[in-house]
Amino acid sequence: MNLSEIGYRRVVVKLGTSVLTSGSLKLDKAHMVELARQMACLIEAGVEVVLCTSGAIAAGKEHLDYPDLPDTIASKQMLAAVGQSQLILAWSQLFSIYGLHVGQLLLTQADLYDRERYLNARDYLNALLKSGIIPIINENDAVATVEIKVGDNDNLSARAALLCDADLLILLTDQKGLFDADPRKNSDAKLITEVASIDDSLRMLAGGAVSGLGTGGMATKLEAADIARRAGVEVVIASGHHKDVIQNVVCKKPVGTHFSALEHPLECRKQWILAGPKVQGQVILDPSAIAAVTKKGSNLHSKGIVEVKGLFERGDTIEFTDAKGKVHGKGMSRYGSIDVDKIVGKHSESIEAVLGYDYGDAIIHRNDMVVL
Ligand SMILES: Nc1ncnc2c1ncn2[C@@H]1O[C@H](COP(=O)(O)OP(=O)(O)O)[C@@H](O)[C@H]1O
Ligand SMILES: N[C@@H](CCC(=O)OP(=O)(O)O)C(=O)O
Repeated sequence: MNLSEIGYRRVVVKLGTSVLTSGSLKLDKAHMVELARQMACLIEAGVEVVLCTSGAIAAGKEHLDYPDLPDTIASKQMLAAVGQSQLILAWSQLFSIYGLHVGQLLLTQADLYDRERYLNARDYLNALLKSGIIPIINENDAVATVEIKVGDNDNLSARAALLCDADLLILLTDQKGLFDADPRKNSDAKLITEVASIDDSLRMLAGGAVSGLGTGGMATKLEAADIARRAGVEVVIASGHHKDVIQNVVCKKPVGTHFSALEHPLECRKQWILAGPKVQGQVILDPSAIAAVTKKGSNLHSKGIVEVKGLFERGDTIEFTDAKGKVHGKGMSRYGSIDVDKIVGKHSESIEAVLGYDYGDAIIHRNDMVVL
């Protein structure tokens, strides 16, 4: 590979279960060798690579000879605990062919949603890369319950891309990219090669996973692409079985669906607000407040709020929507929901009179806000 052709310095590669099993019920080791070779070539050419790998549950089923288990969280945790060690063993052996070492990072929501843990994860990810070790990331499925799960590795890989300040995220799957309809259901579906912005009409095209192997389908890949591109990371969704796919993507050859990054990416703290904390509640705004916040860069004030939903504390992340439920952004609330409920529609100047104290004029200050 010609190094001068590569326009990227740090790349996150996410491999879905569909790619790792080639649609079968077990890890396709022959194909994993091929993918390890492509990543090793990239590293040889001076690019830093972070691997986000699915496949633990599939590997667990294979290793235990497909046990007949109930479809419960406990079964998945057990399969993931067994399979993750098989998976990391396989990657470790495959990369050792090229003299490369790997380090395992198993993350849960808490590692990303708590600002301090987020910064810690960022530090050790960077430390591995600095030492020339390939970070291999998966969700810590063995300990993660529904409440503390990121849930899918598409979203996890986008967070990894933000954590390590990557400039490219490659999501490899069992389709050539994002189509204008699910190609499994519509044989006339056409590949979308370039996406300049992600809106509701595009989200409508992206369906869930139908194979029973993957989690989330194209919908979670679009969520991941949206988070990454807002943080200045380019994204490509492509087939993990396309010949030399990783090389082709990094050399900007036409392959899959390319999402360009925002020209003015969010600053670091706002990236964390976008990708980190779980949303705890919502405030519904009137049209003029929506316009002021999204178009004029105003703070979000109690005056423009018409309703509060959910129970949240001061400092929690909440979304703001219009009356139809469309989400226009999110941010950290300076007031808890019980307080906001009391000052809905009221002028900021009356906050102290109503509550007996105030934490400032804004419910969400624009410095703590991401407009979507
Ligand atoms: N618009 C679309 N374009 C491409 N694939 C789609 C679309 N909508 C839904 N899909 C489905 O998404 C699946 C890939 O997601 P998933 O099964 O989660 O794979 P992975 O294991 O790679 O994450 C495809 O097999 C396809 O059936
Ligand atoms: N963490 C799980 C995979 C979750 C997931 O998102 O799967 P996939 O849609 O195949 O990328 C595992 O290792 O089995």
